[in-house]
Amino acid sequence: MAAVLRRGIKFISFGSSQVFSGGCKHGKTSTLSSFSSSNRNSSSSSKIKVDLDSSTGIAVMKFQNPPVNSMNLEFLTEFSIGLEKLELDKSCRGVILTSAQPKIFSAGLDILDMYGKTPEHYEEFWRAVQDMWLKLYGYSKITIAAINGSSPAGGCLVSMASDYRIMADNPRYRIGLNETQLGIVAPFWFKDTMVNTVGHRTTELSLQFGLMYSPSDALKIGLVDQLVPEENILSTATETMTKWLDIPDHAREISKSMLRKPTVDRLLASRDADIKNFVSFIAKDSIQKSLGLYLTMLKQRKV
Ligand SMILES: CC/C=C\C/C=C\C/C=C\C=C\CC(=O)SCCNC(=O)CCNC(=O)[C@H](O)C(C)(C)COP(=O)(O)OP(=O)(O)OC[C@H]1O[C@@H](n2cnc3c(N)ncnc32)[C@H](O)[C@@H]1OP(=O)(O)O
Repeated sequence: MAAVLRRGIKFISFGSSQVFSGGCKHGKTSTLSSFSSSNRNSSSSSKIKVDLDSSTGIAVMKFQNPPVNSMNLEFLTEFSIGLEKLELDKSCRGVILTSAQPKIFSAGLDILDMYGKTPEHYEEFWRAVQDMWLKLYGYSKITIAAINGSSPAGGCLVSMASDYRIMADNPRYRIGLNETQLGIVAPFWFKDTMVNTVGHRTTELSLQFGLMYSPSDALKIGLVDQLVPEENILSTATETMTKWLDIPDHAREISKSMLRKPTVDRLLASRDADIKNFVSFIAKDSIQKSLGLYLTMLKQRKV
């Protein structure tokens, strides 16, 4: 995160309507806002819109990086900083992640950030990917992914790193870690996240084939927790969040940390080696050729 902050991207402002914020029973936070008639604080960085309702403690982060919410360096940086800001904000207790783009939750990492660039760029990019995952997977507050469209690779990672996944029940949508289809390899912490979500055997098949699942198949293997009609996705996510908010924060948070910290620690212990691995892997001629071919196929709508 320090690296993210050092990059000097400007902070998102949530406005100044919150004048008192204090803890109450069960670790819940109450917020009084006497100067503002509204309890909503909105902010829109260029790629993510954040809407925090301090009367409920629920924030919605809406990805808005057209056309497909691909996660480039700027998006990843804004995402990490936005999460950090909400984590520090006592009036926020849970975050819903969703997309402003029709039909797409996120197309995953921006392939153009991994193609034809310098080793220095790859290094900076991969550190930003790590920062985002470390922040989200180890997040102290509740996160619910409202997956309102397709969610390949990095998009699936973001979904799996959330505490609960609700997907729009549209048979045209797909979710999964499809890296091998691009000729690349999901790093160990993508793999760990999937193993923790769907188990070892399903991950073996998923990763090797680069499987993309329909919503109903994703539900069957436990990759998502619930399917809902598309138009209900945000209201369902909000209702679900309300149930999670009934649990005392400190107890939920310690339980989450107990389950996830070993996985987070594995990457923390080897961040530099992981970056070095990524840079040497992605810069290989054969890998660049594979990515070039995949990009051409994408442009020709053959993927
Ligand atoms: C030993 C190991 C050591 C270290 C680890 C090494 C390597 C690990 C490396 C990386 C891990 C990467 C994880 C990733 O996230 S890779 C990204 C994978 N993503 C995909 O495969 C998604 C591809 N996209 C699609 O399938 C579709 O675009 C779609 C379903 C998301 C949307 O379909 P649509 O029909 O609605 O839209 P399109 O016309 O296809 O796309 C519009 C536009 O956007 C461009 N685009 C799509 N996805 C991406 C992307 N991920 N990055 C960059 N650009 C993307 C697409 O080309 C179109 O562009 P044009 O309009 O034609 O210019």
